[in-house]
Amino acid sequence: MTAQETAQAATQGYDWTAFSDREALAETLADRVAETLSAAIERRGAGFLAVSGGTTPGRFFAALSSRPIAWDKVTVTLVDERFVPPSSPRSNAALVADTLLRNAASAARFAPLYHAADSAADAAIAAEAELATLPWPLDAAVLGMGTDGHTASFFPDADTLPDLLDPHNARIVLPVEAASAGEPRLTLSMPRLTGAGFLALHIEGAEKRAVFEAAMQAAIQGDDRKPIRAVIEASPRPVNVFWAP
Ligand SMILES: O=C1O[C@H](COP(=O)(O)O)[C@@H](O)[C@H](O)[C@H]1O
Repeated sequence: MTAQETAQAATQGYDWTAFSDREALAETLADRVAETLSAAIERRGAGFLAVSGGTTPGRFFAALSSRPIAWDKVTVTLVDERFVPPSSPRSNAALVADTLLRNAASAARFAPLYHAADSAADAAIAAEAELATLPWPLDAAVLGMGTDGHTASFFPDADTLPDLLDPHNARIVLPVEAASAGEPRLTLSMPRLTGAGFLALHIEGAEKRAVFEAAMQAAIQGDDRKPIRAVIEASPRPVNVFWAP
């Protein structure tokens, strides 16, 4: 039995679960996502998953990759992507290919956000056309968070932050220009993420716990909110926060 604490914080729109260690978190999150995808396949013949990149999800991806579900009926896409080709060490698609789409999960279909184009805006239009054909809504989406409170590629200093945080944005994929992002980005839109049947936030370490708690407790409204708080508040159901020290 994993030593974990679960705090119901429905008033703040999230369920907090703290794990004793990162391996226990990875195994439990992999079980939840696998169960969610299997139920979707049973219900509608398909499973649809969006995952984040960065440095946090590696253990989770490794655990999920071996879960014995009907991966040939699953489509995997990205919550967000750096505007770089898969050959780049910055590519979230490369991380997913190397750590998630192997073992049993190698049978899944992958739908990238990155497309070779003159700009992230042009790439977003290309991605929009491909992703429009996928079996929306997402059955599961797993968010990460930076220490600046960004999630997906909703960066606090993004040029178009109001559009990125718009819970009614009609787009599927949006380009992002933000000085702090390192490079132009591509991100799923707010309603596509909050429309997921199972929406999780996977964060690790004391610093990110403090950033999350401060974001949720801050006495501010509107676009001064940290983006992670905007997502929590836009979600029609409590976001499942998975944290380990
Ligand atoms: O740039 C990104 O940052 C976030 C957080 O990454 P982490 O390395 O702190 O886990 C990530 O969720 C997102 O997918 C990525 O593009």
